[in-house]
Amino acid sequence: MTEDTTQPLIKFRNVDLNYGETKVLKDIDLDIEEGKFYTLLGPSGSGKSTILNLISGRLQPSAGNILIDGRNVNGLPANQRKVNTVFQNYALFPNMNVYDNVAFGPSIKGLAKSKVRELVESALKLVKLDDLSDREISEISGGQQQRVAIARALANQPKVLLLDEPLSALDYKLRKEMQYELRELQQRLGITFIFVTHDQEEALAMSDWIFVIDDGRIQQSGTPVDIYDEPINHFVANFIGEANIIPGIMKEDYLVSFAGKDFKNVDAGMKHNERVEVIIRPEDLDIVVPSRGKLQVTIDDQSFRGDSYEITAIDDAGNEWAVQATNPAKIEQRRGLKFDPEDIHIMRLNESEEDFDARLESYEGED
Ligand SMILES: Nc1ncnc2c1ncn2[C@@H]1O[C@H](COP(=O)(O)OP(=O)(O)OP(=O)(O)O)[C@@H](O)[C@H]1O
Repeated sequence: MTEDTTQPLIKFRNVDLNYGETKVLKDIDLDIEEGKFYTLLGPSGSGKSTILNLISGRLQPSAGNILIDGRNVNGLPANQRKVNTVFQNYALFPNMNVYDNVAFGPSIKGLAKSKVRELVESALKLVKLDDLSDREISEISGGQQQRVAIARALANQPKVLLLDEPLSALDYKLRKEMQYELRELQQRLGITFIFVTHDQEEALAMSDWIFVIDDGRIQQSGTPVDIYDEPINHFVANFIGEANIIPGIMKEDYLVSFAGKDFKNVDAGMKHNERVEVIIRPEDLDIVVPSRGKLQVTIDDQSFRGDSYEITAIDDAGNEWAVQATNPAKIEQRRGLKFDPEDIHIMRLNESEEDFDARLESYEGED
C-alpha cells in the first residue's frame, strides 16, 4: 500500500471556541482535502456555523490551531483567506442588479473592468443565469437568488466555498433540484465545498464525506454509507435515518443476544458478554408469517407514508420495532419479524472514534 502524503487543505487541531464561560466547540480535529464535497451535519445549535466562521476567519479559536494550505491562519483576517461563504439568507444587495451583485467582490479588489466582466460572466454561466444579468434582485425567484449568491461567491475564485444552509429557504421541489445542481457544480469545478445542513437526507445525498456534529463535538466522520451503516453511537444512529435501538449483549464474536434470543451477526472485536446497543433499520425488517420470523411480534400501529407503510410492532420482550413495509398489516395480529445477520449493527457504549475505526479495520481484515 502506498502512503497518502497529500496535505489536507484545511486542518483543525484541538480547536475550542468559547463565548465567555460557554464552550461552544470542544476539541475539534478535522481534515478537509481539496476537491471534495464535505457536509457538517447536526441539530440546531450544535456548532456547525461556528466551524464555518472559524474557517472563513470571522471567528478566531479560543484554543488549538487552524491550518489552511499548511499555514497556521490563527489571527489571519477573513479577507486574506481564499474562502467564500454563501449564507442562508443569501445577503444579496437588493438595490443592485444580478450582474452588479456578482461583480461586487472582483470590483473591490480593484481588478480591471474587462477581468471583472470575464469573472462575472463565467460565474453566471456556471449557475445558468447568464441571460438574467440585467434583472433586479426583486425581479427574480428565490431559487434564482440562491444561484446569484453562489455566483457571487464563485466570482471571487475561492479555493473553498462555504455554504451555510443555503437551501433552507427553498420549497421541497426546488430544494431537491438545487441539491443536484450544487453537487454537479462542485464536481465540475473541482473546488472544495463545505456545506452546512441539519437535514440528514440532504447530507447523505450530496456529500463525499460527512462530519456529524452534536454539542460542539464531532461525533463521527465518514462517507454517507459508512455513517448510515455503522453509526458510532446512539446520537448518530438516531439522527441519521430512523433506527430501532435495542439493548443487547455480545456473547462472543458473531453472536449477539437481544429480546431474549441469540442471533448470528457480523460484528466482532468486543469483550465476552459485553453490553451493547443493537441497531436494525426499519427498511431492513420484514413482516412475515410467525413461523418464518426470527422474533415474534404483535402489530401495534401503522401509518401510510406514500411509498410505504410504517408499522410499529412489539416483540414478546416488550421492545418496540419500527418497520418500513410495502404492504399494510393488521393491528393486533401476531406476526414474525425477519432480518439477516448483516442487518444487525452493533454499537459499543462510549466507544471513541479511533477505537471504533481500529476495531472495524481489524475484523474487516480477517475476511
Ligand atoms: N455570539 C454568541 N454568543 C454566545 N453564544 C453564541 C453566539 N453565537 C452562537 N452561540 C452559541 O453557540 C452554539 C453554536 O451555534 P452555531 O450557530 O454554530 O450552531 P449551528 O449548529 O450552526 O445551529 P443552526 O443550525 O441553528 O444555525 C449555540 O448554542 C449558540 O447559541
